[in-house]
Amino acid sequence: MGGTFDPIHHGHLVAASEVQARFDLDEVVFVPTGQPYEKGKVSPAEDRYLMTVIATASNPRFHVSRADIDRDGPTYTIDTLRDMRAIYGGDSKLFFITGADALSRILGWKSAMEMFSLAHFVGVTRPGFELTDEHLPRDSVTLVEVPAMAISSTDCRARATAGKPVWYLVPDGVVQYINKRGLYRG
Ligand SMILES: Nc1ncnc2c1ncn2[C@@H]1O[C@H](COP(=O)(O)OP(=O)(O)OP(=O)(O)O)[C@@H](O)[C@H]1O
Ligand SMILES: O=C(O)c1ccc[n+]([C@@H]2O[C@H](COP(=O)([O-])O)[C@@H](O)[C@H]2O)c1
Repeated sequence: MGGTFDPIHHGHLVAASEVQARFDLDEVVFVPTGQPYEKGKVSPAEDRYLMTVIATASNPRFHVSRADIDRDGPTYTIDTLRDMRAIYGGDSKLFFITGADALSRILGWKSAMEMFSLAHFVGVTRPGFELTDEHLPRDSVTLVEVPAMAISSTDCRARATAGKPVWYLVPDGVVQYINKRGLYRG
């Protein structure tokens, strides 16, 4: 599952858990973006990486990859998938989890058609967005309904900046990390 995770929240974690169970996946690898070229200014990659590690540490099937943050230049999923293929080998089956919002824009991503040959995409429901695969190649995507979590990183950041609580929107350790590092204080 790729994401900017600025910060990682329970919407990400619930989606990953549901997809892991649905496909009986050996692992879910969270891949924080290095330079998400479509987003504006984001928190330092090491902070986003560490929050992702903290949030996933208790789940033995969850892992975090530095592949995107250690690669120079803008982050493209085609590179993420090539790296994952190199690490996990040609026999492994790769899935790439995306929320409904990301899936709707996916044909605009770099080398989109090649991405579909490297992984099977899993589109998950997200409150406020329509989930559809009508625009995508047949059999390239499976749509999965996940428990509705009306949480976004944007809202978590805005709440933190305004001094409102983010408890229970993000894991406890992530709240503590945000406070310790003074993230999103504006
Ligand atoms: N609440 C959610 N439910 C399901 N999927 C989600 C949810 N939030 C994010 N995702 C998906 O997780 C992936 C990573 O998302 P990202 O890190 O950009 O979080 P975000 O909440 O969308 O961030 P931002 O508000 O900063 O844009 C994307 O595929 C996104 O669609
Ligand atoms: O490959 C691309 O062109 C591309 C464009 C936008 C987003 N992505 C990927 O989509 C995932 C979610 O991105 P984001 O920006 O919504 O956190 C993350 O893994 C990004 O690298 C990929």
